[in-house]
Amino acid sequence: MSRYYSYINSAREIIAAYSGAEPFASHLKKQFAANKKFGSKDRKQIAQLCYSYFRLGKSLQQFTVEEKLLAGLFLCHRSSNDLLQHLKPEWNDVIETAFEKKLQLLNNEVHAAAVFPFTDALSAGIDVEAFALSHLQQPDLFLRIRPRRKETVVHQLKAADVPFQLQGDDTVVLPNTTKIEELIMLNKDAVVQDYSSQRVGVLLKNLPPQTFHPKPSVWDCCAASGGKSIMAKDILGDIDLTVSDVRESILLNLKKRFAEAGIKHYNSKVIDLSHSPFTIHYSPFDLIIADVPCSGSGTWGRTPEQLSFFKQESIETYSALQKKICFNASTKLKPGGYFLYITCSVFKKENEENVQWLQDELKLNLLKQELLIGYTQKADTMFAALLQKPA
Ligand SMILES: C[S@@+](CC[C@H](N)C(=O)[O-])C[C@H]1O[C@@H](n2cnc3c(N)ncnc32)[C@H](O)[C@@H]1O
Repeated sequence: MSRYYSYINSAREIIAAYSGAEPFASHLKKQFAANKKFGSKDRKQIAQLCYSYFRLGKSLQQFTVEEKLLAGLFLCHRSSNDLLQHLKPEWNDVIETAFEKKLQLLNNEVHAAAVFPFTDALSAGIDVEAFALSHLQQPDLFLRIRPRRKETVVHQLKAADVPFQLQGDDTVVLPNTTKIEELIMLNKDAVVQDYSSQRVGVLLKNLPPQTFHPKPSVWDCCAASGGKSIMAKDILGDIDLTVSDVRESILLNLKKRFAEAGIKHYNSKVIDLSHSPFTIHYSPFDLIIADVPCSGSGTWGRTPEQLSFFKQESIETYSALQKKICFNASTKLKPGGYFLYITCSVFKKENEENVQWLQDELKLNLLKQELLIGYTQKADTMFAALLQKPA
C-alpha cells in the first residue's frame, strides 16, 4: 500500500475512534502517542486530513469517508499537495482555482446549511453564507502586543524572518502554524489573543476612569487563564484585581501566566458561580467581567469537529448556566458599577437574548452591545455587552 493510502486509512481510523467527548486535538494527541510509527511529517499530513474532513461539517454525507477526506483537502487548501496529486490529480491540478469553481466541481453540494447546520439559532447580523463557509479555512493566529513592547516584538519577529502583519496599533497576525512561543516572550511582551477578543477591549477603553476611587476594583469572575484580566490591566492601568474560576487547576495556569506577565498583586479564589451563596472579599466591585462558559460556536474554525458533534439542545443548557452565573456575580456589583458580558458564541440565546434578560431581570442598563464579527478576517466571532447597575 502506498504511504498516501496509509495516511487515508490512519485518518479514517482516528476519526472512527472519535466520540466527540473531548476536543479532537486531545484525541489526536493520544492516538499519535499510542502509535509510535508516525513520524512528524506523517502526523502533520494525517492531522491535516482529519481537520479538513471536519471542516466540511455535515456536507457530502453520501461520500465515503475516503472521498470526503480528499474533498476536504481539496476545498480547504490552496496549494498543491502530494497526497492529492497521487490520489486525485485532477483536483490537485485546480487546487489554486477560485473557491466558487472548486465548489462547482463538487456539484455545489458543500453549502452553508450543510457545513453549519444551526443557522436558525444565529444572532442577528451574521451573514449565514459567509460565516458557514468560513469554517473551511483555518483561522489565523493573533497576538496582542502589551503596552510599550511593540518595538521588541516587531524586532523579534523580523529577526526570526516569519511572515507577519500588523493590524491597528497592537495586533499582530501570523499564520496559524507559527511556533510563537519559540520566538517571543509570551505574556511578557505579547499575549496570544484572538482579534475579536482584543476588540472587547474597546468597551474597557470607553469606561470613564475618573469615576473610580481611588482605583477601579475589578472582578474577572470566569477568568480561565486570565486573558481578559491581562487586557483589563493593560487598558485600565492600576486596578484592584480579583480573579476566580470554577477549578483550582485553571487558576494554577492563570498564576503561571500572570507571573510571566509581571502581574503580582491580585486576589484569586475558586468559586462555582452556578451555586450561591458564596463569599468573596473586596466586593462590591466597580467592574465585573463575565466572560462566561459558552458553546464556543464563534470559534469552531479552530475546533471544526464541533460542526458534526455539537447538539443544538446544549444551547439552552449554556444559556441557563450563563444566567445563573450572571445573577450570582451581579450581586457583588457596586451601584453605578459596570458589568461586561462576553461570549464567543454566535447564538442569540447566549447573546442578545441573555442581554435582554440582564436588563429585564437584573435591572442592569445596557450601554452597548456588539457582535464582533471575525469570520471576514480569519478570526473568531464573539459577542460583548457593557451594562451598568443603576446608581
Ligand atoms: C470563556 S472561558 C473564560 C476565558 C477567559 N476570560 C480568558 O479571556 O482567557 C469561561 C470560563 O468559565 C469557567 N466556568 C465554567 N463554569 C463556571 C462556573 N459555574 N462558575 C465560574 N466559572 C465557570 C470555565 O472554567 C472557563 O474557564
